[in-house]
Amino acid sequence: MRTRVKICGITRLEDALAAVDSGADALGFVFYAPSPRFVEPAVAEAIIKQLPPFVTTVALFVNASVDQVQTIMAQTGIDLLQFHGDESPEYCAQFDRPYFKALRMSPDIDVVAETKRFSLARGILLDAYRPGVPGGTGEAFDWERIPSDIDKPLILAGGLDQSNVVQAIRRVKPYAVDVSGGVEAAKGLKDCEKITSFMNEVARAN
Ligand SMILES: O=C(O)c1ccccc1NCC(=O)[C@H](O)[C@H](O)COP(=O)(O)O
Repeated sequence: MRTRVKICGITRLEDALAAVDSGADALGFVFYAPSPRFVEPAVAEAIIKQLPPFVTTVALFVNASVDQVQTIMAQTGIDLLQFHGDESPEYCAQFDRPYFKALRMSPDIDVVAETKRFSLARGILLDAYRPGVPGGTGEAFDWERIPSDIDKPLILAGGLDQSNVVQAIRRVKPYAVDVSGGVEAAKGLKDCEKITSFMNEVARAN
């Protein structure tokens, strides 16, 4: 099966269209205010309205209030929710939208047990762990730590770029890969050439 691609941290229409033109399957919009990739909901709404069909849009939250999630869902019509903080299964499952849960690969995490906890999640995203930084670290983690018996679609994230994504796909065989920093000119500003190179490498691995 073809490895799908989510390009995260979209803040500009030109970057969204470049990602779509290059074949990205999903676009991520970060609604976590301290992130340099934070995008105002109104900007995300305007971008989403101008996307062609068959592109999945993802709203990314870190321990957001219920009201914030519901307000952004209503305003943007986003397709999927990504919870990247310490959210509980009950919190994640309360919204009228499918979600996937991000797990950061801390030294003591039990990925299989955590995956079972989020039984209603559409997928599990595994990301690098840096204390105090919820995501977008630009760092890869040891892919050997990924259990072979995860019973949900696996989205691999953390420090991916054109130089390591083929190795990542061949080693991990994830349902999808997720990239942010590896296709940027600066935080929050994507680089079209890096996007194209990354997608070409993914195609080479598929
Ligand atoms: O991207 C961010 O700035 C961010 C901030 C806080 C929580 C999550 C964040 N990003 C989540 C993602 O899905 C990123 O794509 C993922 O962490 C990988 O980022 P990178 O290592 O830069 O490719």
